[in-house]
Amino acid sequence: MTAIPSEIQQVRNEADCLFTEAQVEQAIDNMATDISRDLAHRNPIVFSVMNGGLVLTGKLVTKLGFPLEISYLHATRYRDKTQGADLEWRTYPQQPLKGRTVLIVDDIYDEGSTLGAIVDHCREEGVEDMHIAVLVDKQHDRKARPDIIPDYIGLQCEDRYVFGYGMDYKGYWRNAPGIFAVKGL
Ligand SMILES: O=P(O)(O)OC[C@H]1O[C@H](OP(=O)(O)OP(=O)(O)O)[C@H](O)[C@@H]1O
Ligand SMILES: Nc1nc2[nH]cnc2c(=O)[nH]1
Repeated sequence: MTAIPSEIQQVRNEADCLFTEAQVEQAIDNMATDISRDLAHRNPIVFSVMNGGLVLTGKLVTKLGFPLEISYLHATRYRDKTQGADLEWRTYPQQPLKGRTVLIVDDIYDEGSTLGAIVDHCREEGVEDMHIAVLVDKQHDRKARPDIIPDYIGLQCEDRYVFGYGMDYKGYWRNAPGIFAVKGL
């Protein structure tokens, strides 16, 4: 067994809860209602942005009662750190995207470089109709791509480093049932 670093439990214990599980679940319900209204007849591919998009994607798709395909892509720029760096593509979408409707699902829209690169790639691949869903939109004036505005936003959060519902702290606590801000960050 590999020991859990003591910092990991301490961060969870000391974190501020920004949104409870009930509040997040309500936000996801609202997103599903809006997505269903817009995409029910569009035969979309739903792309989970790994790893952070995993929880929201799983929670959302069972609330979408219409035909869709589920897939994933993997782009990362924080890599277990709390500051972003260069974007690394680990897995591009594997299927033809020309003429398709696509729903990109991610946990957080922070500076926006990650979603910017994904949107650019999807456009290059010929996506006809692109939609973006994020659980959290972090409020600050450092957006790298102000041209990108997610179509579906669950919650607005303050400018702090957050974890839970897919979002990690150094690789941990993506499973935390709520949205929490790290003490001091
Ligand atoms: O808006 P940005 O400033 O670009 O940051 C948002 C991205 O950062 C996180 O991914 P991360 O690189 O931490 O990888 P992960 O999904 O594995 O957590 C998150 O899941 C978003 O994809
Ligand atoms: N876990 C986590 N990932 C991020 N990626 C960009 N911002 C954040 C954040 O606040 N928390």
